[in-house]
Amino acid sequence: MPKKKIAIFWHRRDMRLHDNAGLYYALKSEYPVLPLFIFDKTILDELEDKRDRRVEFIMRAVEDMQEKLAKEDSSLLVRYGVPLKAWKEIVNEYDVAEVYTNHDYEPYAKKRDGEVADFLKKKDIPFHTFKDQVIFEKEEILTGKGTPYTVFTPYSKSWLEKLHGSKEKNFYVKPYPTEKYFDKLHKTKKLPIPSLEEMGFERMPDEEFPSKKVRDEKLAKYAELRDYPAAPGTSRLSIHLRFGTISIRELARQAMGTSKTFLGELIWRDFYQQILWNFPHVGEGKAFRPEYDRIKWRNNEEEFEKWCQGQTGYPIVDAGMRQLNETGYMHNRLRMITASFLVKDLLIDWRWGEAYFDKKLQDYDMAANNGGWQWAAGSGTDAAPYFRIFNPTTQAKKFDPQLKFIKEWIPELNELDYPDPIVDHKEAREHCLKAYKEALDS
Ligand SMILES: Cc1cc2nc3c(=O)[nH]c(=O)nc-3n(C[C@H](O)[C@H](O)[C@H](O)COP(=O)(O)OP(=O)(O)OC[C@H]3O[C@@H](n4cnc5c(N)ncnc54)[C@H](O)[C@@H]3O)c2cc1C
Repeated sequence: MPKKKIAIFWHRRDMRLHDNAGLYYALKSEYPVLPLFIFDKTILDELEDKRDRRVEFIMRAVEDMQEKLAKEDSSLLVRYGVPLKAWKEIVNEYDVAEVYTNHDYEPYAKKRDGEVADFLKKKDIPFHTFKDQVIFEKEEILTGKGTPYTVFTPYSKSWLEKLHGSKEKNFYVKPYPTEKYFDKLHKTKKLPIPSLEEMGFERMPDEEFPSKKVRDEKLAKYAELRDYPAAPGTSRLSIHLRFGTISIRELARQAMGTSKTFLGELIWRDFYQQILWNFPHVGEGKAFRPEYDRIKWRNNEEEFEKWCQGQTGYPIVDAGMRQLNETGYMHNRLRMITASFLVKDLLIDWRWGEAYFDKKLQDYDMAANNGGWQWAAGSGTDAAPYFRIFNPTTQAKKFDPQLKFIKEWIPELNELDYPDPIVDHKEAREHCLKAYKEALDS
């Protein structure tokens, strides 16, 4: 019997069936649609810790989609392997008429997609790609000169003008009603999902992830509370935004009705994605501003280890690092403080910190993480001038005045076994200013 022609929708950073741009267009094509997810061996092999929260999160998202698809008499096709090789197998097994997917802006993803597109082209299979994970992407928001913005404030102004300037109200945040077309899903029995153990990972059944929803009342207080790590003032949606288990359009609509400040954070997210797309060197270990690559870092390995373990003797820094190590999450204010401390007080290359966050953060995202680290180092777009150096003691007084957060993470704060500060902030500040000045003046 000839095989039935199908379209395939390839999920990557969009682990959901609802309000999904690429899936919507696939379902509107003339073919039945089989959704696909590939556990990418190239990425998984790089993860040292085989109890990885992100892999657990992805597996749960895969299982969730599988359940939903089963209710439609369909299934997710799940593969484990190197994507190009997986695609070669898939086109042998199925009569693939078309492939649909959503954009991914990281350098590795661009290369991967280029290779898959070339391969499919040779087979005469069209590869359709769509914007889904951001509101505005690539070159959609440009300066009057037609160049990408590198400063956030004017970018965000243009972003908002475009959002509100559409002819059709809320055009850019309109949902893609995929549910209407679920009858177009390819009918098949449930296809098997490779286990995490087969991929060399452990399941983490006790791991709890933040909710997919944030209440309007919380967003209404976001501007007031978001800077205080002891207050549950932020949305905790980062892991869902990272893996696309929620829709950015839906969240932006909610933000538009509740909190301008929160919407501003979603604009930062778009901003860094377009920076990574337009200036891919930032994702390849280079400073956005090349002159910052002349800095002579001290790179003391012992001090780096103390920073990683939350043993610097600066309570606000240590509390943040311990939160990260224990939970895979760190509050934004603390990401700023710990990053600044590593780079400015310890004069350790921001790339070391970037790599450590990459290992540990459950919401790790190359664009946002790199943007955050280069901001802290002063080497990035729109970074604070290098001579503005966070004082960890003042930061703690301001943002954790009752030591609530600090005491939660450092129970031994007032005991003898809590370490003395590994550097004197005042002296470290002077060293830092000297090293930066030498590099930038040379
Ligand atoms: C050094 C450093 C590293 C960072 N690394 C990451 C990372 O790997 N992944 C990541 O998602 N965010 C990163 N951030 C940004 C920010 O700290 C997190 O997005 C935020 O703490 C996540 O918690 P939340 O969901 O409660 O955020 P909320 O305050 O509720 O914000 C809502 C959403 O907006 C986005 N967002 C908020 N702040 C930023 C920002 N500065 N840049 C880009 N997007 C933002 C996130 O998607 C976040 O989930 C980093 C910041 C710094 C200073």
